Amino acid sequence: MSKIPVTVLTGFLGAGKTTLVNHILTADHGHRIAIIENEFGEIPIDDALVLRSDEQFFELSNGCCICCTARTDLVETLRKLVERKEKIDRVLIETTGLADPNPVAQTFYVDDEIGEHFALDAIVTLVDAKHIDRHLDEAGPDGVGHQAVDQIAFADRLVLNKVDLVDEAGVAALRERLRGINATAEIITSSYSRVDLDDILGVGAFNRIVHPAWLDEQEHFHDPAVTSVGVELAEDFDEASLRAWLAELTAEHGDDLYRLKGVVAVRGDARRHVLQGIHRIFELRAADPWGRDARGSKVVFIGRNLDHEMLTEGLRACTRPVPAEVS
Ligand SMILES: Nc1nc2c(ncn2[C@@H]2O[C@H](COP(=O)(O)OP(=O)(O)OP(=O)(O)O)[C@@H](O)[C@H]2O)c(=O)[nH]1
Repeated sequence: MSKIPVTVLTGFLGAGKTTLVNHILTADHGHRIAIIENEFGEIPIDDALVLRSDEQFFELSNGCCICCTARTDLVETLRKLVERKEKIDRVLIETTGLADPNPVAQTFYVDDEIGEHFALDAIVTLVDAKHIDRHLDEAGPDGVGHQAVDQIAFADRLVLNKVDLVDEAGVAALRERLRGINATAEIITSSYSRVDLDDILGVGAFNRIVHPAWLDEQEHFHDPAVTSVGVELAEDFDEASLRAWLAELTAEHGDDLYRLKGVVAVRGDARRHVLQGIHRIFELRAADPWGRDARGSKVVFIGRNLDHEMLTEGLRACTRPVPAEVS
């Protein structure tokens, strides 16, 4: 059974999330999308959104199947979606007021029943082209913990919205600035969040590396708050060694490690392995065979206070087997 892809939508206040949801609700896109507004109870949702109904689920004429809120329990809402007879192509979770996608991402990894039916597809962050400079400047020189910086950093895809309010040179400068915070996410632009839905749904970020040129982008990094470290290795990994190191790394540095992505070669296995992580969750999964492509591993870490040498050397050590316990 193929899993239903889930997109997590984030973005700073006023970036255009509601506008995007309304675009999905009204556009003639042919997808059956369930939209979930997820809220972890800290900040009340502004319910200007059309979705007021006694019924939790209802269907619109363009095929959208709406599930308006999952304020208390995302898992419960997803279960109800599974129970419904109508087929759903995609799920979009709008994480209003949420700086950290970890709790949402976790749902798809730690709950077996949910993981059986749904698979995280991508984290999409909307950016307000008119105001983002100000938000980023407000973050101060270290920007640590600042929501606007964080949301850009952990995105798989960035939608630079409101480009109607900025001139061409401004858009180019913003692209550069976004690149400085997130080297791997593809950046698309929009006005009134009118994006081609194929650009934000079905991105497949959790199945593969989205931005193949990520290594070339490394030198663009200049934001002191969030950096990225890219490591390329020709030698195969020892799987047990890699898993053990990643478990330790994510346990110890999970708060600072926003994203971890990679395609890696595992010794004795003809398949490419995909590595994905968000904070303390990581996943290493076999994918398609290398075939004629040269084997080789590329891993990128995105986060705060990243220790380039520790990460590079740590990864390199995982090409050797875990040392046997000396008893
Ligand atoms: N000029 C312009 N205005 C936009 C664009 N996109 C959205 N807006 C306006 O910006 C305001 C905020 O948009 P919303 O979609 O409510 O933003 P949001 O991210 O849902 O905001 P919060 O719910 O506060 O987080 C609204 O008045 C929109 O009409 C755009 O591309 N250009």
